[in-house]
Amino acid sequence: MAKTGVIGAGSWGTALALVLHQNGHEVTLWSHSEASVKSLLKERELPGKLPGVKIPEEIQITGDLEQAIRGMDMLVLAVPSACIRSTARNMSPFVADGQLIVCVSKGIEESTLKIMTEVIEDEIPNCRAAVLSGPSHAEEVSRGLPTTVVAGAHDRETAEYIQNLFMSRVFRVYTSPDMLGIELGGALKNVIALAAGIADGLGYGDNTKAALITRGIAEMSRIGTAMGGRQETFNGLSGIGDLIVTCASVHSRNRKAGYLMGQGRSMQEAMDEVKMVVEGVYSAKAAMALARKYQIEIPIIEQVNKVLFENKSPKEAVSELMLRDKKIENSQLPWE
Ligand SMILES: NC(=O)C1=CN([C@@H]2O[C@H](COP(=O)(O)OP(=O)(O)OC[C@H]3O[C@@H](n4cnc5c(N)ncnc54)[C@H](OP(=O)(O)O)[C@@H]3O)[C@@H](O)[C@H]2O)C=CC1
Ligand SMILES: O=C(CO)COP(=O)(O)O
Repeated sequence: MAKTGVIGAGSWGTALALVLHQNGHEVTLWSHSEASVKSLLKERELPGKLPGVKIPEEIQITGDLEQAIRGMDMLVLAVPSACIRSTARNMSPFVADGQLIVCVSKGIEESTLKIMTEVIEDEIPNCRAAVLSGPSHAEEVSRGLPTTVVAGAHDRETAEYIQNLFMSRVFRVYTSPDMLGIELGGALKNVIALAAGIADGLGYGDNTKAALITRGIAEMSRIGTAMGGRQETFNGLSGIGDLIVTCASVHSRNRKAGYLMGQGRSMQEAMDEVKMVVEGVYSAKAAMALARKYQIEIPIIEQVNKVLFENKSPKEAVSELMLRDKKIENSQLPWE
């Protein structure tokens, strides 16, 4: 049995706390908000996010960061990506040399274009940062529905340690050395999910969705491999797997926000209505900056940015995508 601390008591942190608890580990769940600590202690439930899912009494709930960190064999960091740096900075004084921090947040820092584990390593240089990602909605994981994810770490022993702690009859964990590819897949798929939601909101069909997923993974792979991620990772759970779930699922926050925009809401109205973190809105700008840096064409992500930040009409954005210059499907398969 391991001692674990989960930093962030939103839907994903809570769902993973349940997985660890069900696997027999000791779990302390930390929330930044006094009000939510009180409510979690009283209700033992996350109202509005995971209704009907009981948080067992054995899971310790705290607002004391030190208590959630000191002496833990593994920390899971599950706050929104925009708060990763500040949260890591606050954690730093309590983190022991070599203490394991598994990041489960999906994003790219807009100001530095760093992935989340790099941000954590900036703020806590003495820690051992790793990642867990894949097609995994909290609503399903918390109800014990079969789910598969991938654990990425700098060394195999760490990845296998994470695999052992999380793996269960309903939660299957693979390992991988490609942390960069895993994290970029998780962050970039959210931007494509906004596009898929917009298409749904406009009343487009399955053909459009399939096109967005297929051309979307091409854009994600182009950015990811230019940065040093592996194509194999984009073909796997944290790439195409996560893209499929987020573009298709009723649970997806990003797809839902896109849907509302396709129906005519502004970005802010859509985010307010979803009520949970819509990471794609933050990753969209970072993806554009990366594309400029590596001189990569990402037409879908570019149009998403225009809809989000330049008030472009979603219909016009789709029409522009359809009327781009004629292309060969795959530049690695040219005519002789
Ligand atoms: N939900 C899911 O199915 C999955 C989510 N993820 C990723 O996990 C991360 C968290 O998402 P999720 O749990 O869904 O988000 P939620 O919106 O459900 O919860 C976010 C949590 O973070 C807290 N929070 C807000 N601001 C801060 C801050 N400044 N410092 C610390 N905590 C803060 C919120 O508290 P409060 O409510 O008080 O504001 C809330 O408890 C995201 O990066 C997401 O992409 C990954 C896989 C699956
Ligand atoms: O990353 C997630 C699921 O893997 C959560 O994001 P969405 O809710 O937008 O799908």
